[in-house]
Amino acid sequence: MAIAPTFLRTLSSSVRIFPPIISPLVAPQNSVLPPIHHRRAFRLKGVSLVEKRKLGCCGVKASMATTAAEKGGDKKKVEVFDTEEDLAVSLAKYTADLSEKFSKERGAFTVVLSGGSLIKSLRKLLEPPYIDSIEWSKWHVFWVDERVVPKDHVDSNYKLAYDGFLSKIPLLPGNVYAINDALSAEGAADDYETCLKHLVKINVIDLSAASGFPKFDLVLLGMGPDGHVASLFPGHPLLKENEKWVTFIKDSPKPPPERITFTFPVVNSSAYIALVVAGAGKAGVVQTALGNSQNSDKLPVQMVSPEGELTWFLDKAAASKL
Ligand SMILES: O=C(O)[C@H](O)[C@@H](O)[C@H](O)[C@H](O)COP(=O)(O)O
Repeated sequence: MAIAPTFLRTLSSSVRIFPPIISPLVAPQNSVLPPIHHRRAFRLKGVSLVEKRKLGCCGVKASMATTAAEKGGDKKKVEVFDTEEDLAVSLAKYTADLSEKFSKERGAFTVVLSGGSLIKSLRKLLEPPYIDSIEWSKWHVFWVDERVVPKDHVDSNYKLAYDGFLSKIPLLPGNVYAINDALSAEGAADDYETCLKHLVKINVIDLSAASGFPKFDLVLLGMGPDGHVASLFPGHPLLKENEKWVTFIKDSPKPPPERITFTFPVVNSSAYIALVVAGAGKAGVVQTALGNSQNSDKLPVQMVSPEGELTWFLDKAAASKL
């Protein structure tokens, strides 16, 4: 993998924007999306099914339950797909629609990535029609969390996203905001927060009038089998951080131990959050998060409650205990 060793431009003495990632389009122009399998109606216990919606250009349908969250009156949608393939098709349409909306409204689309299997679930964006129709030049790409390792290290979330997604789309130079991996965890978190502050100042990132924290257009979150999101782990004091935008952890229970992460106030100031969860290994925690059981200590995933809209994208296996 070729990762340019130099930074493209320097915003301040400490803030660096990672190099341009411009590569040729890779998707064949005339390829067709694979056939979509049937899906069955699905009702979540304790959640009224109020809407069935046709999704996508490809005839994808999903059962979707919409419910008002218990507190705050915010909207939470849960979509369950027969297969992860169907989930990926729907996630691509959802992302493309938001890209169009924010590109028109704001002239920019700020997208926050996680690590893990999420990157693979974005693969349909690399195919027609999206590879051709999305205004990639409007995209600004961030990470909700990053492991403090070199960018070409196998553990790097940047490398994962670059290899599987970013290297295959024509983003503009300077619009991919990776951490400064030459710094300590603490230094990298400060550096990233300084970068976000600058981008808020120049109106690339929106600011939430309600919270005073940055308001990203779309945060794409994965979830660990323990219920962690970003690098916010169950029972960790960082769950309570309410001042910093970006912080660091040196004792992550999931290796590697040193990471930086957005804090909950930032995650929850977002306009849209997609929680993308697939596989039977996540069914227990999905049940805890979305079922009727009352757990006294909230899991991190249960603390996700955006200013805007939260949509769960589940495959049948992840939803099997609901
Ligand atoms: O840096 C990380 O460790 C990841 O960002 C992590 O938070 C990931 O998103 C979840 O663990 C879900 O990962 P999977 O989808 O691969 O289970």
